[in-house]
Amino acid sequence: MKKVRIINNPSSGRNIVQKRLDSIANILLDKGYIVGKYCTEKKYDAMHETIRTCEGDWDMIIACGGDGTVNEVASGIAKSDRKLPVAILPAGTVNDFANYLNIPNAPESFCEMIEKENIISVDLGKMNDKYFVNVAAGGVLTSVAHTVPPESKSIFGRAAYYVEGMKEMPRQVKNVSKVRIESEEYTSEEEVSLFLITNSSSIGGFKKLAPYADIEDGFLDCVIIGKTEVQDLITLFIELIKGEHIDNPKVRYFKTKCLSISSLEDEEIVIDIDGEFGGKLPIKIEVEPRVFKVFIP
Ligand SMILES: Nc1ncnc2c1ncn2[C@@H]1O[C@H](COP(=O)(O)OP(=O)(O)OP(=O)(O)O)[C@@H](O)[C@H]1O
Repeated sequence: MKKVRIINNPSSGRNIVQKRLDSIANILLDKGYIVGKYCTEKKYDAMHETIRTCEGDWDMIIACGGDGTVNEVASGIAKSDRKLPVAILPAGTVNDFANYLNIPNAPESFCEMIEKENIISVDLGKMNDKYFVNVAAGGVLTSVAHTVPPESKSIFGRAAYYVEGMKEMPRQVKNVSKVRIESEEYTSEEEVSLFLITNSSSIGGFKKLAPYADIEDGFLDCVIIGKTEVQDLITLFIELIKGEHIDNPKVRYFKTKCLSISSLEDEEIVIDIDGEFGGKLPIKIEVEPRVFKVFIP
C-alpha cells in the first residue's frame, strides 16, 4: 500500500481547490492508498514538512498550492537525500509550473495520473542558497508578483497582477539597472530593464517567455532585456506575448549552467524567485540537474 503525504497551503487559490483536494484524498483512499494531510500555516512550513516527509516512510507527496508552495516543496526535496516524487495540484493564482506540465485539475484525472506513475526528473535553479522551480528575475515589474496583496489575489485572481502591473508601469518603466552579467556563454556590463533566468518557458502567465526552455535539459534559459524606451515597450510587450521577442535587438537570449549578476551602481536590485521575494543582487545562479521528480499526465 502506497503512502501519500498531502502538503496543502490552505491560503492559496480559491475554496474550490480545497473541495477538489478532499475528493482526491477520498478517491485515493478508495483505491487503497494511505493518505495523510498536512496544512501549512506560514512561510517555510511546506519546505520543512517536505524534509520530514522524505525522512519518513512516505512514498510520494501531493503539493497543493501556488508557485510559492511548489517552490517550497521542491526546495525541501533538493535538501533531502531521499527524493520523493511530487504530484502538483495547482491552487494558486497563476500556477506557471503546473500549467507548463499540463497537470489535470479534475480529481479523477489527477488520481489517474498518480496511478500511472509517469514520473520525470526535472532541473531546479539555485540562486545563492535558494532554489527555484520556474524563474529568478529582476528589473521592471518583476516585483509585481510579490507585491500584490493576498486579498486582491483571492478576489480578482490573475487580474490582480495585471492591475498591479498597470499601476506600476509608468513608475517603473524608467528604471534601468546597470549590471555585470558573467557566464561562459555571455558576459557584459550593461543597462538592463529586465532579466529573467528561467527553467520552464511559462512565466507570469506568458507561455513563451523563454521559447526554447526545457526543464530536463540541464540548462537555464536567460532572457536579458536591455534599456528600452517607453515608445518601444508596447511593441516589445506584444512580441513577448507571442514569443517573438528573442529577435528584438534589445533582447539577449542564451542558455547556461551557471551565471552571476551584480549591480554596478550603489543601487539595491531586488530579485523575485517563483513569485516571492528572493533577496538582492549580487547573485550566483546554478542549475541542479534533474533533482525534482514530478508526476505528469
Ligand atoms: N496557512 C497559511 N496562511 C497564509 N499564508 C500562508 C499559509 N501557508 C503558507 N502561506 C504563505 O503562502 C506562500 C505561498 O503561496 P502560493 O504561491 O503557494 O499561493 P498563491 O500566492 O495563492 O499563488 P500564486 O503564487 O500562484 O499567486 C508561502 O510562501 C507562505 O508565505
